[in-house]
Amino acid sequence: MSEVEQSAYKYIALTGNVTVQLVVNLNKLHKQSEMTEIGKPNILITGTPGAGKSYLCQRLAEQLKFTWLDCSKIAKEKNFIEEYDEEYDCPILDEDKLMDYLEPLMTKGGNIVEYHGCDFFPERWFHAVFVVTCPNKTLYDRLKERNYNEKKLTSNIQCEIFGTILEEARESYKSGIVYELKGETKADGERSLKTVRNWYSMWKRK
Ligand SMILES: Nc1ncnc2c1ncn2[C@@H]1O[C@H](COP(=O)(O)OP(=O)(O)O)[C@@H](O)[C@H]1O
Repeated sequence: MSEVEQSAYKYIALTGNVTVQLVVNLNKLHKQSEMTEIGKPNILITGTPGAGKSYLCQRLAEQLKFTWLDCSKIAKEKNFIEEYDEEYDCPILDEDKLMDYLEPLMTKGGNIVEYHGCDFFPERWFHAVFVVTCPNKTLYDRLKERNYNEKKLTSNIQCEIFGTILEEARESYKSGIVYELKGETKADGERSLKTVRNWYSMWKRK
């Protein structure tokens, strides 16, 4: 607490002055929003591939006027790739390069970050973490449509069965900021959008 705040609190204790209390509270709020330069939070949308992250991110970015940062897409475009995993037919992310690229953007706030993992991001970046989940049957059909090879398909389905990403999110972030969203049907999608919009409204009122 700063010296000014200390003396303000002493003054409140002595006089019970409500106006000063209000000014102190507003000051605190201002400090919270200084975490990001433009006063918007950063949101992480994670989950198994195919669960419905992009579906949600695209709509959220439009509705909330946030910037959608799809990490897999960025990594491909900027070549933040360490090597290629032939067995699983997928590129291996260079996490450090991605972090360096994202850091200044995260400082500005107002980002929706999408990635199928979440344990390597700095915890301080995110004000909320939403994990999109999807029943195995639907997920299987979606991944089959993407022509995933058998090994990649099986490992992703297992990841969903064991709730790996949800567990990873709960282990990496404070439990109060981690939420699960369903990504199977359009109705799920609408509910999930509403949940995030409501979260954002609450955050703004804090
Ligand atoms: N809530 C939903 N309702 C209906 N279809 C969905 C929903 N979420 C995703 N899909 C569909 O499932 C497929 C995979 O979704 P996508 O958002 O690309 O997954 P991810 O980004 O998690 O890999 C897409 O064809 C998408 O249109």
